[in-house]
Amino acid sequence: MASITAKALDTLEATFAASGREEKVAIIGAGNWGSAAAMIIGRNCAKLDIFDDNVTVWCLEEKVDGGNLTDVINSTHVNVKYLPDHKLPENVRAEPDLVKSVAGATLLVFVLPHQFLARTCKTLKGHLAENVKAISLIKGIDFDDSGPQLMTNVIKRELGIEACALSGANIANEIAAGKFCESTIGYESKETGALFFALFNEPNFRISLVQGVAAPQVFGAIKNIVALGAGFCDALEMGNNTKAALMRIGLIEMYRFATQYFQGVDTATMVESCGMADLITTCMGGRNRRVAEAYARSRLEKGDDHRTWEDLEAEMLNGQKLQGTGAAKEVFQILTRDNLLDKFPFLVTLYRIAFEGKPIEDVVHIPEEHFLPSSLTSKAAATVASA
Ligand SMILES: NC(=O)C1=CN([C@@H]2O[C@H](COP(=O)(O)OP(=O)(O)OC[C@H]3O[C@@H](n4cnc5c(N)ncnc54)[C@H](O)[C@@H]3O)[C@@H](O)[C@H]2O)C=CC1
Ligand SMILES: O=C(CO)COP(=O)(O)O
Repeated sequence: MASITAKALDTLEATFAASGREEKVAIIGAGNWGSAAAMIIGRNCAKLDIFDDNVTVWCLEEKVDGGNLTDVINSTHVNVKYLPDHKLPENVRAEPDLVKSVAGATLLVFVLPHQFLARTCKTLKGHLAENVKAISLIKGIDFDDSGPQLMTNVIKRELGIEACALSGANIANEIAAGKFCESTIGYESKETGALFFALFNEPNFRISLVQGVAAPQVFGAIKNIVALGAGFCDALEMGNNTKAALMRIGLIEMYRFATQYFQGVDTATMVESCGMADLITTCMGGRNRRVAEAYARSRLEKGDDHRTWEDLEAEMLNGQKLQGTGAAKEVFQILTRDNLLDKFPFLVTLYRIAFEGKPIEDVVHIPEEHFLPSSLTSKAAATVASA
């Protein structure tokens, strides 16, 4: 783990001031987190010489109360649909045209529900300035024939640009309210990591830097599945000890999944904000947990007439998106393909409860190997199997 000292940040600013160069920022996505992130970015761009003051945020156009959402944002500085109780800084402007939103931009901040990233990048292809760098704030992973794909790889594949990843215990509404929290930026090149550190770090939004982009992204995607289990646990009113046990077991499978499919994931990153802390906040206060509780309660009360995930997402989230259900399906598919279901019993159980009608109560049917000392690496699974 590393951080940038105030002195190093001053030096970075002085270098930019001397060169007369400024980075121009475009944010791709104006949902709940996109809007809260725009508050931080807007403030830092107005404050630091490294950045052009003006920030553009691409906002998929939609109607609110008969008007265009972008017009409402630009006249009131409030994203009334996705972050209604907070004002965006006045140097942040919403733009409905995706290609226009990146005109002249040198730093791109991708903050979309993960299922929309690849197609959004395809539209941007051929419209970027030279030497653009990106950061992904997205919590999700894609899957193709070669296996799980990091969001940063999707950006690299589609646009040919370097991308960092920011992930952490970051419930957007709490950040918008200015409550203290931490986040983690994973980087490949130190210089780019330093630039994004400057763009995001604030006294109440403290950034730590880690080398490598895989761990923050994989943890961020898989904890959304574990949060479904936290919701099932709450519907069963099982209490805090049970939920803590499910989080611990979920953390182990998050780490296993990350090391199974990606290089350079080390255990230390699990205790960064993007690991354990994000898992905790999502399992206590996130949307995945909340909707999963409602889904499980509906099944417990109504049996076969229960509400669907799609109904509950639309009814409870007003346009915001669940990321855990899609991730649960995608992870299950890849584990099936790779014959690895036995190695991830908890994630598989969560999928089967969510999509195959397995009883909600099975959320606490944990296999023996998860209580053995070496379960982090799943060597325990092998020991049990060969006994
Ligand atoms: N909201 C939160 O507290 C946090 C969210 N995240 C992650 O950030 C990412 C973005 O989340 P939010 O900003 O909360 O979004 P959100 O959940 O509020 O989703 C709504 C956004 O999706 C956009 N959208 C809908 N259909 C689209 C399409 N076809 N193409 C492109 N965009 C479309 C909407 O315009 C809106 O901006 C997700 O991966 C999420 O897991 C990460 C940390 C915190
Ligand atoms: O990622 C989050 C907090 O860090 C938000 O999680 P949810 O999408 O479940 O609200």
